[in-house]
Amino acid sequence: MSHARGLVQTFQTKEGRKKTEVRAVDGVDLDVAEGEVVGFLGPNGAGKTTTLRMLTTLLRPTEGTATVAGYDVVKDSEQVRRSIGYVSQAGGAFSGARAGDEVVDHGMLYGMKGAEAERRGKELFTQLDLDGLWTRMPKNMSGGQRRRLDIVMGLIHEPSLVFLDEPTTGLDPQARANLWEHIADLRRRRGATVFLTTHYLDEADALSDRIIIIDHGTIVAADTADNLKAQVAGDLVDLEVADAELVQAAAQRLDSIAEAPRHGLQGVEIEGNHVRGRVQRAGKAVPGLLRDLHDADIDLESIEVHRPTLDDVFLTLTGRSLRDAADATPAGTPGTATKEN
Ligand SMILES: Nc1ncnc2c1ncn2[C@@H]1O[C@H](COP(=O)(O)OP(=O)(O)OP(=O)(O)O)[C@@H](O)[C@H]1O
Repeated sequence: MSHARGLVQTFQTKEGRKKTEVRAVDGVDLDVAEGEVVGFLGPNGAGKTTTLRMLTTLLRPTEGTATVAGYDVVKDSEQVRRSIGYVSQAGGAFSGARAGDEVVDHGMLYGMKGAEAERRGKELFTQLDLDGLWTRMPKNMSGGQRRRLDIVMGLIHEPSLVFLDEPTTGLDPQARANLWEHIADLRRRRGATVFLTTHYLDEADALSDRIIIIDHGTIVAADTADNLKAQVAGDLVDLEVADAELVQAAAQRLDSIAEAPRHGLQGVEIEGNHVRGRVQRAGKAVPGLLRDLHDADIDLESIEVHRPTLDDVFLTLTGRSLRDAADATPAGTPGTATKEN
């Protein structure tokens, strides 16, 4: 339904008298199928918003092509705009009118009749838990309510494809969780295709059918969260060996089935009585390991298996932790950038 090939966006910036070129997006290919929820994940400054602005026709690509909802973003920009909903990072600027009037005006901008926009707006208010707020001024709403109002505005003309730029940034954890439900609902109830940017790992993981990871303007991975985790990082196996003298022997056994050390993977590590290493698909590898340890009379106090996180995926692909990379998170965003699920 939407495809991009070789998208590039460069900006000219001035530092003092020196002009430099920033390649904010550097050759992005992406495909979004109908009815999918795609999470576009990357650290601050990776190029997420710039890509989104090109896909939503707000920024003309420096190079490359994109079709969105079947229309070319440059040649058929008008049709693209009519087919999509876009909720920007900053949210809409509200005029000081009542929320319901803003929504109806917005629908009429898209060519809807007033009565139709009102009916649809009220339906969306109910779906997004905004009942009773139709006549409230947006400035008197909570952050979470205002963000949901942004989403009503983005959906008023019934787009089949919705772009959400960091929909939960700036919200408290409860409001975030609440908005996640509404986003999941968009697809469930309306069959909408959703493309959302985020730098929250848990958000991408919880919401997306497929995750596209961008770093320094290039796509570094695109797959389901499960496949990304399985292909790249492997599961972490943590053995606690009962007898300190057998720790080395246990480490050798784990090493024989562990992933080779490479970017982001350290090989087998020993810490006290603990031996840790990453293996592909622990569910398959661990029973054999346990038999092996048993045959060698190596007793364990405990064994733990941790599924990899999206942060492990990012670390393996880029050599950096997404959490560190996201530490430049602007002030006022919730401290959940570091939360894992
Ligand atoms: N108008 C502009 N002029 C110059 N540089 C820009 C402009 N817009 C974006 N950039 C630069 O392009 C790069 C990508 O920015 P972009 O906003 O797309 O990143 P992002 O992944 O959306 O980040 P965030 O998560 O912080 O929103 C950054 O280095 C940014 O400073």
